[in-house]
Amino acid sequence: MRLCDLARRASDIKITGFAIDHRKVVQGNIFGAFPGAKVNGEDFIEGAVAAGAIGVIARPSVKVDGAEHIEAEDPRAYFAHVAGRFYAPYPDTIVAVTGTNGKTSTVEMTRQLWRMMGARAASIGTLGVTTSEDQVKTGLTSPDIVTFLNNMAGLKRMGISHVAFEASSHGLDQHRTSGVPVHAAAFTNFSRDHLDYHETMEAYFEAKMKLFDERLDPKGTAVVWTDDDKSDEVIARVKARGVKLMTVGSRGETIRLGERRATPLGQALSITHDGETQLLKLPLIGEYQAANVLVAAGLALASGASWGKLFQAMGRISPVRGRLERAVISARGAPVYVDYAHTPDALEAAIAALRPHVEGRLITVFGAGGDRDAGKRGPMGEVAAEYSDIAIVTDDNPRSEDPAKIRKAILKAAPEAIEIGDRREAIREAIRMAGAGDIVLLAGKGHEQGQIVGDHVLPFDDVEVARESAA
Ligand SMILES: CC(=O)N[C@H]1[C@@H](OP(=O)(O)OP(=O)(O)OC[C@H]2O[C@@H](n3ccc(=O)[nH]c3=O)[C@H](O)[C@@H]2O)O[C@H](CO)[C@@H](O)[C@@H]1O[C@H](C)C(=O)N[C@@H](C)C(=O)N[C@H](CCC(=O)O)C(=O)O
Ligand SMILES: Nc1ncnc2c1ncn2[C@@H]1O[C@H](COP(=O)(O)OP(=O)(O)OP(=O)(O)O)[C@@H](O)[C@H]1O
Ligand SMILES: N[C@H](CCC[C@H](N)C(=O)O)C(=O)O
Ligand SMILES: [Mg+2]
Repeated sequence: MRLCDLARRASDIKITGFAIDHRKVVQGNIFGAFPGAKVNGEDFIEGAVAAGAIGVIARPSVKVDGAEHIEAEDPRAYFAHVAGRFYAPYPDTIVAVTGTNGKTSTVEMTRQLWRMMGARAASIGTLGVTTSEDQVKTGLTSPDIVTFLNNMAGLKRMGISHVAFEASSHGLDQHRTSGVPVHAAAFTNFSRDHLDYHETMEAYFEAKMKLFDERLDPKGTAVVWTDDDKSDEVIARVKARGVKLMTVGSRGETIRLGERRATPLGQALSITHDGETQLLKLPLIGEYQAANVLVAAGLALASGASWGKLFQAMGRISPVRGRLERAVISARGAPVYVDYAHTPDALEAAIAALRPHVEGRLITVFGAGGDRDAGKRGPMGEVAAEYSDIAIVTDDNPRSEDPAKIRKAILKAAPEAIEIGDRREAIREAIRMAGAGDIVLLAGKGHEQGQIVGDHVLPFDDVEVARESAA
């Protein structure tokens, strides 16, 4: 790609790459200057040009000296569009998942289903970039646009044909996952989270809907879970745009979920596809995991899978790291589960998943993240107090905030809960309290490997701590 291809200028200087951080610019790059949440990228244009940027994608009002000013009203969108062309080609089949909860699980399950059906598949999301051979962590659910496009192009070069990626609301809003064709897009559910960023539930929902309204290929397919309060609204929008629709759930027309029965090691689902009803035995517990498997199956169908093979594959799905993962059974016989529930709705879903398996008491250990939506703290406390027998409030990534203040906000809504700030101590105490017939749920950190305190990440793994405490 030459500068003239991009900016309708005479210059045929070759573009060497794209950067959105001036510290990463090398000679011949195009720099994207975006006003951000912390700083204004437009302030770094001079630095980017000094480092060798030959073009700058920026708002028309901005001053650019020493490089082509490629004007754009929405510089993030335009940057993604042209960088998307530069880094192509990409894997042949790309699908995306959005929703408040269940994105990571669904992309990972989609990857597994494709792999079991013989495709070379990958997933991109909170767990990083996952293939059959490897997992590379990226730090964020949706890293920046340049990393995203590089990852997609790299997967293509590795021979990967199918990729499922997680479309977070931040990522959609900031075009961090734009620039690649999206052949199918799924909606899992919608509930409170991230209002620190989006401010209102309406704005949060609109950010998610960008996936269906703008990002999904006009010839693509939307896969919508039917059992959420927002499902009908999503379906109406998809129909209004005129893209192909597949619905999945108890009201699903593509995959209908009938009766669901918990079994000792998982669950049995009655599911109907194309007029035929079959019993699917899933090796995973919890209603929410069934929902995610079925949405993943919808994505697999939307990308051309045959039902027979897909049905076989669903029965062999493996657990997703940190999602209702059984870490250990304590010396006194209580199973300890680790789950990534960090919203009120997720906490309710995780507790509901375990409830049928509890004979005695359900002991929930949880906290809420610092520098994240403070309004979810009370509702998380309420849910934990109402549905658990014992709730222990502890720390979960306080970041720059005072952890005692976060706990206080939760405890205000859960006055009966026990407060133990130190997460290791809290886990030990929960396991010490639990006897045979009880279940311990450690919620909020899932797969995470650290506790973020201030600017430091202290090594911490709920599964590991559970194992050392259970001995
Ligand atoms: C609030 C938010 O979403 N911030 C993200 C966003 O940053 P931003 O664009 O606002 O960046 P900024 O720091 O204000 O800087 C503005 C611009 O100046 C540039 N810059 C900055 C400094 C400099 O010296 N030179 C320079 O050029 C930056 O590269 C940027 O383009 O875009 C960056 C990548 O493009 C992200 O790293 C960053 O994530 C921060 C670290 C973060 O904590 N994000 C969380 C809230 C997040 O995004 N989470 C979601 C959702 C999780 C989920 O529900 O699954 C996720 O997708 O991970
Ligand atoms: N379909 C679902 N319905 C309700 N809750 C769910 C669902 N799927 C997952 N959860 C809950 O949300 C937690 C996180 O799941 P997962 O990591 O798949 O979601 P996510 O949308 O990727 O989350 P994040 O916003 O952190 O990226 C799970 O551990 C579980 O407690
Ligand atoms: N993607 C979510 C993860 C939250 C995980 C929880 N452990 C926390 O730190 O709040 C976020 O960035 O809000
Ligand atoms: Mg995720």
